[in-house]
This record gives sequence, structure tokens and C-alpha cells, in this order.
Amino acid sequence: MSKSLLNSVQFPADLRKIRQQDLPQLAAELREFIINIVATKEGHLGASLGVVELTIALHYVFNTPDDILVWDVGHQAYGHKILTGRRDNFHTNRQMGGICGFPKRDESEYDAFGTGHSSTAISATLGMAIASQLTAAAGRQHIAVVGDASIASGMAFEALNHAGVTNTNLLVILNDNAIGIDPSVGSLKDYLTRVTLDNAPETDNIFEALNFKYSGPIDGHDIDVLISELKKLQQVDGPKLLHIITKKGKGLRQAEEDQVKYHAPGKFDAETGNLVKKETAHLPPKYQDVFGKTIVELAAQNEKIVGITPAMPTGSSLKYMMDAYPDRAFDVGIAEQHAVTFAAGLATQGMVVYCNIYSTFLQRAYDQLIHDVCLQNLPVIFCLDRAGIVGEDGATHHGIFDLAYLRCIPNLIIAAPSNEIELRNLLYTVQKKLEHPIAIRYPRGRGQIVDWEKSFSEIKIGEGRKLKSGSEIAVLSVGNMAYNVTEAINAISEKKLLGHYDLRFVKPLDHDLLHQVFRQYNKIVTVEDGVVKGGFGGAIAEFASENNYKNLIKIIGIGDYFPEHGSVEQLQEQAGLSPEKIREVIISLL
Ligand SMILES: Cc1ncc(C[n+]2csc(CCOP(=O)(O)OP(=O)(O)O)c2C)c(N)n1
Ligand SMILES: CC(=O)[C@@H](O)[C@H](O)COP(=O)(O)O
Ligand SMILES: [Mg+2]
Repeated sequence: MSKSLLNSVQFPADLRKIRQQDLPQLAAELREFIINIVATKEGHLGASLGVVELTIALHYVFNTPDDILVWDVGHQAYGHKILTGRRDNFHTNRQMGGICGFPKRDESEYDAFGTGHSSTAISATLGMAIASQLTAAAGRQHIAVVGDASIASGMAFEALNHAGVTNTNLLVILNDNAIGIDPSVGSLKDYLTRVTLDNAPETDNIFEALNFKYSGPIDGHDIDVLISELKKLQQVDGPKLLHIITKKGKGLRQAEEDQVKYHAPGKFDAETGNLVKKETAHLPPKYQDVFGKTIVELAAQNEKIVGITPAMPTGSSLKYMMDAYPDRAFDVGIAEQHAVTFAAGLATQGMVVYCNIYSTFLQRAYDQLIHDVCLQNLPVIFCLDRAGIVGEDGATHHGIFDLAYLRCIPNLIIAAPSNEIELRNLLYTVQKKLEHPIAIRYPRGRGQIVDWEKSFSEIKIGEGRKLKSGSEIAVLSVGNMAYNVTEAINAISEKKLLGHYDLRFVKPLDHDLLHQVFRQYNKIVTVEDGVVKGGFGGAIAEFASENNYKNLIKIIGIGDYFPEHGSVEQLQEQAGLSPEKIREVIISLL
């Protein structure tokens, strides 16, 4: 048996000692290593398998970390992590206290830029390249690896546009596998397909038009070809783009065949590649499916309904509508800013627009939300998926800022349904008649109600509801935090002293209900799965101050820090949002 090459590599300096002809063996070992660990620990699989050869070639040719390597999104950087000092703790990937699933500057000097959200790599790398010029770090190379879906985002184009008029040592590697999480979309994707088929010379080159020296397309799984091309480009001054063709999921048959599922497949059998089957028939639905299936039902009755997703049709379940009504459901690619203003345009014409965006990714379209939607009071329906703590994706992906960043925008209604039926009824309500934009936030994953497909009933905008009466302490919650609160209250023996109210709307607040609550209870506890500063509890404190109430108010939510990765339960415990932690706070007030 030949000796393991991977075991001889702690850092790229070790890799550079390996003979070039042995690198395919290293690639095979690295793939196997990734598959074995992701099979049980879960995480992003397909993207990392697709760049195994590229990762090896980059660290082989360039002098990382002095030469700078930036991975866009970073979900494809598992091989990079393993070859840069993190092989032995790769099994802790994405777990609490373990390494992060994305590059992270304070984790390694090889992680030149923290990522998670897409399309930032070219801007960041250009910044580093300009800094090198200004500090006379001559000869240093700056490499950004960007996927075909991510390069179609506005931010990536802005960076290419800028880089093209510099003479920086910038190398953009376009990793073209013709897919994002779901199949890539748009005319740039068509263009890249044409370039690939023509083998480049027949087609006017869009990157050359932007002053990049273009090379490729080349086979991104051929290490020798990659090494020789990278060495050539090392000698070329100015901005350059290397177009490589790869296969997402390369090396695991099922991952190659079902690239969408194997983007992040959950647990699977490392030997066979088959997914570990989960019995889900009797489980409550995912909030995403409540959204996806309900919108199809509503679209059948209301032909003005359209749906939008920026590149997350499967994750958001908008795919149900894309299948049922392909002309009325749009995957616009990784383009949150465009998605929001496109929604605004549709709304000006009387369309009923459900724009589904992960809470964390809406951060990118904040100006569009304010300037294009709310300022003009256009009744766009934003469905903010993955609100709250999302778990293993970690700090870059938690949807914990939305309440704070939305609450300050005039005209915008903010709702947080506490369960699947509430979500369904809200989705129904808002397509009937809506006079303002609305954001409806709900969490990742399953709720608690199996039997959710009830007939629709309307929810009055701005109306909260009492879940339980009490006399001493009122707990006010938003969204599915209601479940944690209920559990907390049920674990307290003096529960008859405790009232519980589901406010449903963070804006407008239900003033009538709040006046009752502030008169009936001495002490108020608020619970939200978002940052405390500027959030729901802040809104309640403002209400109290505006109305001269002197009740004691205790705000439970996420403090002034970025929660990292871990399970949702662990991170809620850490933030003080678990039933047990909520119980402790209530007891301390009794
Ligand atoms: C701003 C933003 N929007 C959406 C996402 C979700 N997302 C993560 S990876 C991905 C697809 C990336 O595709 P591509 O760049 O082609 O890389 P590949 O997965 O094919 O390697 C998407 C949409 C994100 N990370 N950031
Ligand atoms: C890398 C990335 O941004 C996505 O793959 C993200 O991890 C998807 O999250 P969900 O699994 O919650 O859809
Ligand atoms: Mg891709």
C-alpha cells in the first residue's frame, strides 16, 4: 500500500515538497478525507469536491499565505482548510467550539478574508492588491476564486469594472460548474456556456472587454494543466481571469448526479454515497414548505401573485411555485439588490409580489428596501426566511439583525408568525389587500404543527394575541420563541402568576393589548431571537416610555456579539433564549 500523502501535509510548505506526478494521488486522498468527514458531520460537500485539484494547484504554485488567496462564499474551502493546518480538527467543522465552515481571518493566516455571503472576493482581493502596490509589496500575487453563480452578482461586476482599470497583480479564477445551489440562471450563464462550447476564440470575450487578460476555459480537474496555466499567469502583470471548468460533487457519483441535493446533503453513507434516510412523514412541516405550498394555493386563486427568489429556489421552497407557475416565479440569481427593486417595479403595476429572501441576505439590499420599496410605500411582501439563529452556518448566516434593521424604516409592517398556521394565514391575509410593504420573518426548519393545512383565516394587521393569562409577570414573545416561552412557563410551579402574549407584529405594535398588559402586570419580560439593540424588546421599552409606564421590563434576546456556529439549541442556550434560560429569568423576577 502506498503511503498516505495527505498525512504528510500539515501546511502548503509540505505540499510543495511532493512531486508533481504524485499530486493526483493527493487529490484522491483529499477527496476521500472530505467525503468521510462530511458524511457524518454534515456540511457543504459538492463545492469542495469540485475544487480539490484547484486547491492543490493553487497552494502548490503560489506562495500562500504571502501570496493572497480569497475564496468567494467560502463553502468550497474545505480542501483549503485541510491543507492549511486544520486537517486534524476538520472533524469539528461547523460544530460549537470547532472550526468554522467558512474561511475566517482569526482562524488561520491562510484565510485571507472572512466570507459566507457571496460575490465579495474580487473586491476584497483588489483591495489587498492595491494595498500591496501602495506598500511596495511587489511581486505578491492576489487570487480570488469565484463561482459562476457568484460572479453574476452586481458586486462582483462592480469589482471587475474597477479592477480592469488598475494594473494590479490580480488573478480572478472563475470556477465554472454551471450551477449555484440550484442551476445557474441568466444571460451571463448562457454566455459562459457559449464560451465553453466554442472553446473561447469564436466569442467576443466579456472579460477582455473589461481589460482582463482572459485564459481558458481549461479542465479544472487536470492538475498538470492547472499548474502549467497558473505558472504562466504568475508571470503576467495586470488583472487576469482564468476560466476553469469543473464538476460540482466531483468524485462521488451521487453528488455529481444530484448536485442540488449534495450541495449540503446532511448525513450520508461515505461508502455508498447514499443519503441517510430520515423518517419525516409524521413530522411537522418545514416553514419553508408552508411558504412554498401555500403560495401555490394562493397563486391559483389570485393571478396577480408572483414570487421571487435570489438564487434560493430549493432552500426557500419557491421551487413549488416555479414548477406550478413558471411564468410567475423568478429565480433572479444571487442578486438580492435586484430582487428587491424588481419586486418594487412589479408592485407599481399592481402585482402581488412575494419576495422571498433569507434574512441574512436581505442585509445586502438595505438601500433598495428603504429607497425603492418603503419610501414609495409599495406593498411588496417580503418573506424573510432563516430568521433567528440558523445553527451550523454560523455568524455569517444568522438572521438576527432583521428586527433591528427593519424597525426603523417608515411604512414597513413587520410580522413574526409563531407557528405554521399563523404563517399560512398571514400569507393569505396579505394578498387580499395590503397598503404597505410587509416583512414576514420565520425560522429555518420545522415548526411544531403537523396538521397545518387548514382553511384560511384572516389575521388583523397589528393585532397580537393572548396565549395565557396571569397576574404578576407578562412574557411577550415574537415568532416561534413562543414555544420556548411556553416550555419555560410550564416548568415553573407558580405558572398561574405568569401571562404570555404573542405580539405577532413588531410594527405596528398592538397598543390596545399592550395597554392592558402594562396595567395588569407589574413586570414585563420580552423574548426575541434577534439582537437586543434596536429589536422587539426595545420597541416595548419605547412604548412604555412614551406612555409613562414604570413597569419593570426585562429584555431577553441576543446581546452585543456575533453568535458563532453550533446547533440552534446550543446557540439559543448561549444567548439565553433556551426554555431553561428563559425560565431562570422569570424565576429571578418572581
Ligand atoms: C449574498 C448571498 N446570497 C446567497 C447566498 C447563498 N449561496 C451560497 S453558495 C450559493 C451558490 C454559489 O454558486 P457558485 O458561485 O457557482 O459556487 P459553487 O457552489 O457552484 O461552487 C448561494 C446562492 C450567499 N452565500 N450569499
Ligand atoms: C453557503 C451558503 O450560503 C448556503 O449554502 C447556505 O449554507 C444555505 O443555507 P440553508 O442550508 O439554510 O439553505
Ligand atoms: Mg457554480
